[in-house]
Amino acid sequence: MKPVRVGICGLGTVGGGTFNVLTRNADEIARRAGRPLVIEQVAHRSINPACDLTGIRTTKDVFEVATNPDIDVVVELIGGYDVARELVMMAIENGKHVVTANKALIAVHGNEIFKAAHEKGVIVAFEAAVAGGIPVIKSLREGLGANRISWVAGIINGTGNYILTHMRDEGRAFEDVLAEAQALGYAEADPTFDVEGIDAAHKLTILASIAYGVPLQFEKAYTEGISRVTAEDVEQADNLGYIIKHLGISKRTGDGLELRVHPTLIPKERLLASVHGVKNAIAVMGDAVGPTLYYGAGAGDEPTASAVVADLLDVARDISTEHRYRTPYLAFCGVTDDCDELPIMPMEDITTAYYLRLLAVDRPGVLARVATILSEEGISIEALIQKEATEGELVPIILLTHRTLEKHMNEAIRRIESLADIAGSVTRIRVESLDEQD
Ligand SMILES: NC(=O)C1=CN([C@@H]2O[C@H](COP(=O)(O)OP(=O)(O)OC[C@H]3O[C@@H](n4cnc5c(N)ncnc54)[C@H](O)[C@@H]3O)[C@@H](O)[C@H]2O)C=CC1
Ligand SMILES: N[C@@H](CC=O)C(=O)O
Ligand code: NA
Repeated sequence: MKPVRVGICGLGTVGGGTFNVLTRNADEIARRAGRPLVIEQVAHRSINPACDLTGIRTTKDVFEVATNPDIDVVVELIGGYDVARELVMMAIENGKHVVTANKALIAVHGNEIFKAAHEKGVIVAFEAAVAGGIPVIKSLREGLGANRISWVAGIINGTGNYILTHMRDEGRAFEDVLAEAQALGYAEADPTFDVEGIDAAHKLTILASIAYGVPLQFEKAYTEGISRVTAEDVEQADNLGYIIKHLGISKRTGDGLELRVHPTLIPKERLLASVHGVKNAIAVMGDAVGPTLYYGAGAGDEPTASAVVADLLDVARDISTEHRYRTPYLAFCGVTDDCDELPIMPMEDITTAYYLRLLAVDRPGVLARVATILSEEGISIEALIQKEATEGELVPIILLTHRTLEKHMNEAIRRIESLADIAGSVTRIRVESLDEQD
């Protein structure tokens, strides 16, 4: 069979890993694909010492790969929104299939990219874009194709989970662990994408589209990162039987879809609570299958390359199949025509439980005033910890509430913060039981 000719654009962490996995496992991959996958050209700006490019045609210009008539598949591993978008659109225009690990690109420009690819009859594959090496896109899109999905919740940023894990287990400083994650190649070019939840929101946007058949709507995702999680909150969560994880959550409700990314208290006994370091895990609830969980490395050179190369294998197998019989980009047929119009719910309309931490002046009646506000807003308290205060000090009060509407909690927090007995702002962390019945 004719070889599939691959052009790799970008030879950094993932590009280097992809080059090496494709080269090292070439025979095995060819047996699986039924034809060889040959690296025809590599576009790179700087040398990657881990890659031996002897005998490979190279260029500094990624657009040369997109127009090269000897290339069947363009692998976009340069990252970012603008040049990557231009590169992918040019590759599609030139009739090339595309494999990318770029979640920012898919979450923000995916609707346009898939439309163009559909019109040209080419494949755009992006397994590496969500949870690195975990084959979660394929599982959700194909493996769970029989199910009506009710929720998806996961740890989908390796850098963030790496930071939370090492801060908690080793008491290390945020900046120190972030620098280590960057050195290991886990972080985005702009690491604020990791720590402020933007990367996780890109990934959740993609998962929700596949799970529910809605268009990609990154701009409607609620995004909160881990930069304000304190050691005190980690300890208090532990006292209450919880662990703090940064989760992407999307639920189907009677009013639409929740699409939110934020630090979350989860019960210690849940499987997601045991996912540490750079590992990711995504729980998916389907009506037929029940709960399922997908676990593995969420970032890193060869773990991510594993997903890129798996996509290349799919391209090699599907290249001769007529376009309309291929697996659809986002699980549902067509490009926009078959999309569901389920609205993304505004954050104030979501329902969840809450962990609150407030600092109060140690005066009689303060707790009663806080409890009255919560009760007036229809919020009931599940647990309460009030620490001993030393003379003249502020006393921390920790509250766990039952589920309530976010807008009611917003109002309660506004009123609590205006009490003369309360110092500073109230810390609020959402709590999810991740119950199989939810
Ligand atoms: N690092 C990881 O663990 C994961 C990364 N990704 C995604 O994979 C993509 C690549 O990420 P990394 O490999 O980590 O980044 P990186 O920064 O290590 O590599 C990107 C490479 O592309 C090169 N590059 C950028 N613009 C270029 C241009 N115009 N022409 C030629 N070369 C150019 C850079 O010089 C660099 O060597 C990103 O979209 C990222 O979000 C996805 C999953 C995991
Ligand atoms: N920066 C990302 C890389 C993988 O998607 C992460 O840390 O998860
Ligand atoms: Na993946």
